[in-house]
Amino acid sequence: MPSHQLPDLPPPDRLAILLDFDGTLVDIAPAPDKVVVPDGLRDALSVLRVACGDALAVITGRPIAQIDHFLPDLPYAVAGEHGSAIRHAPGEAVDHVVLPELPEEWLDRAEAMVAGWSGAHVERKQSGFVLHFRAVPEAGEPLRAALEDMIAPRAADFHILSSKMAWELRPVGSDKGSALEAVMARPPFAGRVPLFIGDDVTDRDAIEAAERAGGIGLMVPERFGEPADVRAWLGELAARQGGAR
Ligand SMILES: O=P(O)(O)OC[C@H]1O[C@H](O[C@H]2O[C@H](CO)[C@@H](O)[C@H](O)[C@H]2O)[C@H](O)[C@@H](O)[C@@H]1O
Repeated sequence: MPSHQLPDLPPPDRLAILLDFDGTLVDIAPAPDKVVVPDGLRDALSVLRVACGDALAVITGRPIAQIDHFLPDLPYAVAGEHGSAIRHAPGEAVDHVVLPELPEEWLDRAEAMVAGWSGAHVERKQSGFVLHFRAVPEAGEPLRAALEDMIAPRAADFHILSSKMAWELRPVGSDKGSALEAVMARPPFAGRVPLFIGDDVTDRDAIEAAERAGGIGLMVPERFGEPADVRAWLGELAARQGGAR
């Protein structure tokens, strides 16, 4: 979608930019470690962070360490694992939300679930895990059924998030909406108008939180098209600012 059809933004000194990662900033790749970060994206984020007085954050389902790997020193704040881990400023300790503890034996059971499907794999996180089946789509429904059976006795504490060709098992208690609120509560974000961009079901919580805060929430498929369109728009925004970090 051409940028003139996107909403007008407040000036950069009143704006906070909060961005999802996979499917928003970078194209979906065959596996989580295979995503490619174009140089132009790094440059645009760097300029926008300066223009917004450091109020630039990534809110992702990934662990914070992976954002540090793919976007080193770029976002000022990072909320990882759907808001269960938040680093509010560069170099600061990570805040962890207290959540139901994942039963250790569930990881073994998850590994056993994917063992029957060549190409499926488990991505472990601090407070949950993801069953990826992009390489074996027919495993999707059986894996979901197995996960549902496993968590049924703990349905008040755990739920399954639908991701792109993946099921994520998460403890209840944080989401991208709570992450956005927590990030926006602290300087340099506090008092600014949040702009959040995301592409997936789990991003809707952050979109709603941004709108509740008087800000703007944009879904990539509906408002941009593809991550390349988001990158182009961020590039245009950055070009209008001039000057880099
Ligand atoms: O919140 P996000 O930043 O959008 O992260 C969501 C999940 O993204 C990753 O998985 C997805 O992207 C992979 C790379 O393109 C793709 O191979 C996979 O099929 C997708 O489901 C990541 O692995 C997860 O941990 C994130 O929760």
